Amino acid sequence: MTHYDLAIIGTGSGNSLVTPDFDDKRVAVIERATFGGTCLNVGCIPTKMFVYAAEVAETVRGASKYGIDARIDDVRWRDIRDRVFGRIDPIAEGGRDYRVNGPNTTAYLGSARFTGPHSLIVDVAGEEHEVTADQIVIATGARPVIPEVIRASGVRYYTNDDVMRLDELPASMVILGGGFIASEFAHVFSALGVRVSIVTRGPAMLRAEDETVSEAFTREAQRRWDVHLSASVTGAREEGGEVVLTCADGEQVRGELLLVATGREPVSADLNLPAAGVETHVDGRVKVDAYGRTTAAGVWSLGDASSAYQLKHVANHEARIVAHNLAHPDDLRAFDHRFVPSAVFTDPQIASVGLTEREAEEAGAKLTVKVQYFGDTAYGWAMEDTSSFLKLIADRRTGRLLGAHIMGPFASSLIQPLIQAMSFEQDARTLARGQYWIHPALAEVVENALLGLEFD
Ligand SMILES: Cc1cc2nc3c(=O)[nH]c(=O)nc-3n(C[C@H](O)[C@H](O)[C@H](O)COP(=O)(O)OP(=O)(O)OC[C@H]3O[C@@H](n4cnc5c(N)ncnc54)[C@H](O)[C@@H]3O)c2cc1C
Ligand SMILES: NC(=O)c1ccc[n+]([C@@H]2O[C@H](COP(=O)([O-])OP(=O)(O)OC[C@H]3O[C@@H](n4cnc5c(N)ncnc54)[C@H](O)[C@@H]3O)[C@@H](O)[C@H]2O)c1
Repeated sequence: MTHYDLAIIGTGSGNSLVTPDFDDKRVAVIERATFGGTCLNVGCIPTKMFVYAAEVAETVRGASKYGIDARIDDVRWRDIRDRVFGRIDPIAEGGRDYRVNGPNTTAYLGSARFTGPHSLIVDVAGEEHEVTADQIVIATGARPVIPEVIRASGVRYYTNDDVMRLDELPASMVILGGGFIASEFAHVFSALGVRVSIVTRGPAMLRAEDETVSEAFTREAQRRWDVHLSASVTGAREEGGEVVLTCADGEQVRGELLLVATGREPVSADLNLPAAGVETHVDGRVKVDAYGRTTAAGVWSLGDASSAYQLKHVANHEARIVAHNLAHPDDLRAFDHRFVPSAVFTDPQIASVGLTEREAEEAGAKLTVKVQYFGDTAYGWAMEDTSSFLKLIADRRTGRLLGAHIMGPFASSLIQPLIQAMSFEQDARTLARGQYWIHPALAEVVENALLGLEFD
């Protein structure tokens, strides 16, 4: 048995907990898969590198409307893939080596489970190591949910874990799900020439977004992809080199490859949490308080394992808070989840922060709402944009911004001044008139939306 001051399970955001506060302490870092976790290896970073290549392809395709004739001669999928993983894989390996050889860290490259509130068994290639620690952090992330109908059918399916490493692009692909992952991969693969079908059980794509965005994006998706909404898959089979999904209404949707993107569940069930007295919510998330403490003293959790937000910037924030709290038990800091933004890197890009219009109505606020089209600003003319917009929702009595929702190019960057305004409680009127907005930058979309709000 080896005792540590701190044991961390999971090397995604968990890896960043080893701050200088632990320089003179003994730390165990435990990882059963690729070092660095989801974001680095199979999530945010590789997907956005593929998205960038997809956008280059779409730019070429759309060039003629600006008087530039161009065409795509070839899509070198293996080169695109190898550019991505040629950059990422060495980072994961370097991170692992640093922890294996680090001065005060011991890396266990195996799977951990609790045997008590301060004790773990780590299975490293069949060899069991007993690890005890004063403090333990559960940073085990989330994994894809595979619907039973797919699992039971025995068909070959892909998830975000393996679809980016294909050797060849398929001619066609069926994506099950209509959320973040489905929307991003539909964009990537269709831009690179794959015929994409989407099968989702919801009546619209990206249903958690504000209705105006969800409806507009669903229309765009239907224009580009073969989209099946409100679909209930009752069977799956392989036939003639394709996967065929059967829906409850009898419809059959087929493609050379099936990608499952039906949500991600927290990784908690296989940790033997009851042995430690760590409780979970019904959806499997580890229960934590505002400081990241679980229901067991000395056991903490952060990121996708426990958070209501499966987003890397949230996991990073929670890791910073927990890192502080581990070292400063008498000066605890709380998570700040007031204004959590998100972006979907699909086409068109989507970004949002704060309440949807429906949520703001339900909260009882007296609203002012402005939908500002990119096409009504000078930069929007330059882009020949006809569909992109920013929807702002504010309290007409207080001037406070309640929500911002964007669908269009650069949405994920354009939204940042609005996140800032909400976080620092700036009045929408001050934000509009209390500073210069560069003319004729795309940010004039934000300025004009703010100027279009009406206050009492
Ligand atoms: C395809 C995709 C794209 C995404 N894109 C974005 C994006 O653009 N922006 C964004 O903000 N978010 C994005 N996300 C979400 C983001 O990746 C996650 O929110 C974030 O990575 C979660 O970090 P984490 O540290 O909580 O967990 P993870 O990074 O998943 O780390 C958990 C680690 O724990 C290890 N582990 C689990 N159980 C055990 C055990 N018992 N023993 C040892 N090790 C264990 C796992 O192997 C894993 O390495 C994306 C996710 C996916 C899947
Ligand atoms: N850009 C980003 O920040 C980014 C990108 C990718 C993933 N993520 C994170 O990862 C999480 C997981 O992504 P996701 O797309 O898997 O989940 P999601 O919750 O965004 O979407 C799941 C989709 O699957 C559908 N679905 C669920 N069960 C189904 C079934 N049995 N049959 C058909 N459709 C079904 C749902 O209706 C929904 O459309 C996201 O919620 C997000 O937090 C973030």
